[in-house]
Amino acid sequence: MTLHFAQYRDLLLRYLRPQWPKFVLMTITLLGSIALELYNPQILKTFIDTVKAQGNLNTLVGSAILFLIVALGAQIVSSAATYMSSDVGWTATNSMREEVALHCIELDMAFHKAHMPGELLERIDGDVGTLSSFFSTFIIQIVGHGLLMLGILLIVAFINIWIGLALILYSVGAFLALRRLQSLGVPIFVQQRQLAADLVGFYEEHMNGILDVITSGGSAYVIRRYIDLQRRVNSNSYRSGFVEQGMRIAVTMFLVLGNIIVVVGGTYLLLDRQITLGAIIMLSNYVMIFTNQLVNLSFTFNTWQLAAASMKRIAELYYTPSRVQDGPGIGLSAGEAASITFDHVSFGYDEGQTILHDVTFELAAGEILGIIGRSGSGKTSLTRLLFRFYDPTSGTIKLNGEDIRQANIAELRHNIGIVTQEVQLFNASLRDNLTFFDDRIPDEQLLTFIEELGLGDWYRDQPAGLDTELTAGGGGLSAGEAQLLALIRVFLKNPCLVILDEASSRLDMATERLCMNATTRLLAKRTGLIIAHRLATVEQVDKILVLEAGHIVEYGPRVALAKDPMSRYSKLLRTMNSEETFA
Ligand SMILES: Nc1ncnc2c1ncn2[C@@H]1O[C@H](COP(=O)(O)OP(=O)(O)OP(=O)(O)O)[C@@H](O)[C@H]1O
Repeated sequence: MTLHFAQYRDLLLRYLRPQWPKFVLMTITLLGSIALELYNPQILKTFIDTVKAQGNLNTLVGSAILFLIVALGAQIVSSAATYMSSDVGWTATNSMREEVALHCIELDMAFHKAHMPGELLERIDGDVGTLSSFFSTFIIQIVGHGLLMLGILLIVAFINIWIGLALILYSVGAFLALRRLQSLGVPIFVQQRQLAADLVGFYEEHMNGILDVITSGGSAYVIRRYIDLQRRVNSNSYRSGFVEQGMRIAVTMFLVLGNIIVVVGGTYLLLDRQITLGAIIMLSNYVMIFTNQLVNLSFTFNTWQLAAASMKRIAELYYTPSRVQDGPGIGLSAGEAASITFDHVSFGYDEGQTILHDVTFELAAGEILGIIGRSGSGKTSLTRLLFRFYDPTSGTIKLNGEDIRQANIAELRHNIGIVTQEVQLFNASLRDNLTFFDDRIPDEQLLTFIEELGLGDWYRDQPAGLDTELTAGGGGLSAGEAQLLALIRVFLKNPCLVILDEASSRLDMATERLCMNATTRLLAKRTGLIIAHRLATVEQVDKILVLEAGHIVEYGPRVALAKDPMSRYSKLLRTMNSEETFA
């Protein structure tokens, strides 16, 4: 993605602008510390010239004390400026982190399919972290040290224009050389961050599927890929190391050159009686501070490079538009059943691919549709479109007669409840697992829903009630119990539409009965879509839809289809046991 300078600027200003009062305070402190640093060598000059002229002892002691006070003051004020700069940097980047993370979550599923969570984590946490350490030093390094160097140049030029001019030439040369080295480094550092993100993505992907990798005998292949990736990371680190080293050598050379300018120029002027010995010491002091600033800049070179690379990648992420755009809203009311219309809907995950072909059906508010089809026929894809994880390639989906492209995505998703085969559990209490950590939901409400769903007895078996600790991945809970939990979650949401992706494996009898009861209550007065893996699941539904390779091959009222001996549904009823799972 090609971004313009204005986009980077706008992105930075968006987060830095609210910090302006702190920024003003920091600028004042920074200017104060620069003034003190510039003033100190002047005191040194007075001191040395007074010694040389065998001047007054009181003047000497006064100068020495003033020197100490100014040096100490400069350190204190400079520390305060550094603290404020860090504060500005961290506050700004924390808001950035929050917004970029939210933006990522709201991006469409096609984006998430192309980017592993580990990679996004590296961008949101790693890149924003790099940027915040950059901000913390940026103002101090660039503005502070830059102004200090400028002040020194002006003072030196005022003392002697030729030494001043030589110092200007020297700093221009140094600046150009630094720029050149920087431009050599940027692509290497961009690649370094990308490789780091790839590595995190790789870990994440393979750790998630570790059991499959081991059982399928893929360990050697994974290790080979890992070594290859690590080899690329290492070779890139060598290259960035070379650039950094080159930078340090260049800076040391500039340091020597700066001193040569002062020593040669100063000695000539001293012999010509144009300046005093104190002035030479002062000049040498200024050049030392000047070159120290250059060294400081070189030490933060790496941070600069990484920050430039991070900024580029954050901006790319930030400006990535979601393919699914928010609409003004379609006025869905919580808990009020909504009608569903699929009007000639076609869809594919990738360009040129069609998973759903011209799907058309209607479901009145409060009706329940059972979707039957072999694995891979497109049942899940169909429900994903309702959530607007993707938009159809062609055709329209309507809720209550309104195109869901006009829906506000948060409103839409809040009004659709789903229970999938895989229930996501967190390392947290039963309460937090039910409320998704929303502590505004009172316990009484949870308990009422649990009773209403007929799960009171199950709940009373939980050792610490709502405080019972669950573990991520469902450790300690049976598949059926996890399903129950998901049903309570949906009940809490009070949606207009409920999607149930039935578990393909059988639950134990008792839990299954609990699930069935809870499901019946959940679907009462709501519109429902049930993805069925067994005929038993659709025995009570109003309509049946049979999908085959993304095509609707049958659709109609269940009772009518069951009566029609030619229908696929009735053939299935004749040929399959109601508990048998579809292939
Ligand atoms: N995220 C995805 N990206 C690309 N292709 C996908 C994606 N998800 C599913 N598919 C493909 O779309 C087709 C339909 O898959 P879908 O999951 O909708 O079928 P399904 O009927 O729900 O299957 P199952 O009963 O096994 O869950 C399959 O060919 C599948 O490989």
